[in-house]
Amino acid sequence: MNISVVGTGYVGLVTGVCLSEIGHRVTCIDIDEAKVEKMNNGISPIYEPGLSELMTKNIEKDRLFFTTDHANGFYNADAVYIAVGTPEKEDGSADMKFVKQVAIDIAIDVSKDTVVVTKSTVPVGTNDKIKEVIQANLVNNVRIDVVSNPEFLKEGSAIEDSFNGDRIVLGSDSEYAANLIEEVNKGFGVPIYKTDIRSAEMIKYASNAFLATKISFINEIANICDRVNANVEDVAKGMGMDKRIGDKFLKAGIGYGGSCFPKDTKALIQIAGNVEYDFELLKGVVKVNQKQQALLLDKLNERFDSLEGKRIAVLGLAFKPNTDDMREAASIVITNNLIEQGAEVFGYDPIATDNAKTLLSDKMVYEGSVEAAVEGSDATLIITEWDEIKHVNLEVFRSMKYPLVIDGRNCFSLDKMKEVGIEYHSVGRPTDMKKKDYIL
Ligand SMILES: NC(=O)C1=CN([C@@H]2O[C@H](COP(=O)(O)OP(=O)(O)OC[C@H]3O[C@@H](n4cnc5c(N)ncnc54)[C@H](O)[C@@H]3O)[C@@H](O)[C@H]2O)C=CC1
Ligand SMILES: O=C(O)[C@H]1O[C@H](OP(=O)(O)OP(=O)(O)OC[C@H]2O[C@@H](n3ccc(=O)[nH]c3=O)[C@H](O)[C@@H]2O)[C@H](O)[C@@H](O)[C@@H]1O
Repeated sequence: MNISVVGTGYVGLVTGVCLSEIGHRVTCIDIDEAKVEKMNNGISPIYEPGLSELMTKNIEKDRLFFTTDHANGFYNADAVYIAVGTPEKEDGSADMKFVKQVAIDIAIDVSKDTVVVTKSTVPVGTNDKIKEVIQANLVNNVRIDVVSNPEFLKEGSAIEDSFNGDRIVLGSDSEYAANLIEEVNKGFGVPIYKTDIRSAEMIKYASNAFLATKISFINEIANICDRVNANVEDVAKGMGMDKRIGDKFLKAGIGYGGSCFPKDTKALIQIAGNVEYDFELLKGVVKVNQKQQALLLDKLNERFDSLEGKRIAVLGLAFKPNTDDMREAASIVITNNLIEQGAEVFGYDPIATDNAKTLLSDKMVYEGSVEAAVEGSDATLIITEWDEIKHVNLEVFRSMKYPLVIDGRNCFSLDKMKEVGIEYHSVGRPTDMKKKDYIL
């Protein structure tokens, strides 16, 4: 089929590339000229494992195209996918300005009957509004149907998730449209769940909110484990063996970041608030997460009287491994605070440094390796569990002024750190090391 995808961010580009991989002829549209130029030259504007290869392959097969021109991009499209951003507004609600603009673009430039498919995460009721805006501005006499098709991919494994997802959700009030988009998706071989539009929109928010709740829950348990000498990893494993609980998303750490959990939890609180419902549980989840992002700072401040002039190494800046995405990364809160306290901060990330430079303080110093960041520092903080960081030779910490590692992602075994003689603090895993055990 002929498909247009509007927006080529993490979701739009991955969607476009994967739809072309299963045989569709896909045109991706973006208003960002620099991005489109890059993609036309076969270069992915984002870091996502496997994406570049699949992109090049389908460009060469003549079934993947990029343009800034909406009319050209929509030409002959059986379906137009909306995959633009829905960022957080100041009050926490989702900003629909990009989605609304795309609805107007569609109304003006679509020239044949089209099914509009919303991939962007949008508040309940938005797809009905999208249809209204398109109908109200429609230039040509064509039929428009809408399908809510929320996206569940994770950054860092987006391609893998697209081909091996647990479900594809399609919400529509048009049987014809739902069937057409079901047909479009058949090639993924992923179970398809069809429902009404509003339930599909809610499935997306409810899923993200539930996953965020699991994370805040295990982080609260970790904080208690710290105080009662239990090990949260063993606790999570024991809990996860119960199939009703499941073993995923029970990794304690310094909270969730990224472009979605923080904004989608707040948006759902707003969605509930708009119908006079106080979503108390989710408010707690958000509050716990804010507290958790500051955990390493609390541990560091307990350890030093003052951070003035201290050299602190920060390993990992992205919000999670295998992505260059820095949106809502814990590193933002942590490095800003360290710098405010007068510390000199030396950061290292294998991939996200360029994006970090646009978001973090000008006072940050960026190093090209773990070794360079750590050498001569008073403390090392671990923020992102990149494989390269998890598998670093522990001897590297001996090049610090004093080997103190505060790990927000539980990267190392307590026994190993003890064996090497490193003062090691992690999350929810108390250590029995005494001062004499450390290398001084
Ligand atoms: N990033 C993720 O992992 C996931 C994101 N989502 C949701 O998907 C949506 C998109 O998210 P991202 O891909 O992260 O966004 P993004 O911010 O990375 O990309 C959005 C793209 O849309 C383009 N754009 C904006 N207005 C446009 C217009 N009128 N015409 C053409 N292009 C336009 C922008 O230039 C940008 O390249 C959001 O609603 C998000 O909540 C859902 C699941 C996963
Ligand atoms: O709507 C979205 O944008 C996406 O949001 C998340 O995907 P993503 O944000 O890419 O990454 P996750 O792997 O879910 O991690 C999110 C955050 O939670 C943290 N996390 C995750 C899992 C865990 O057990 N513990 C934990 O602290 C990660 O470090 C990261 O900061 C969801 O997992 C996707 O299903 C969803 O499509």
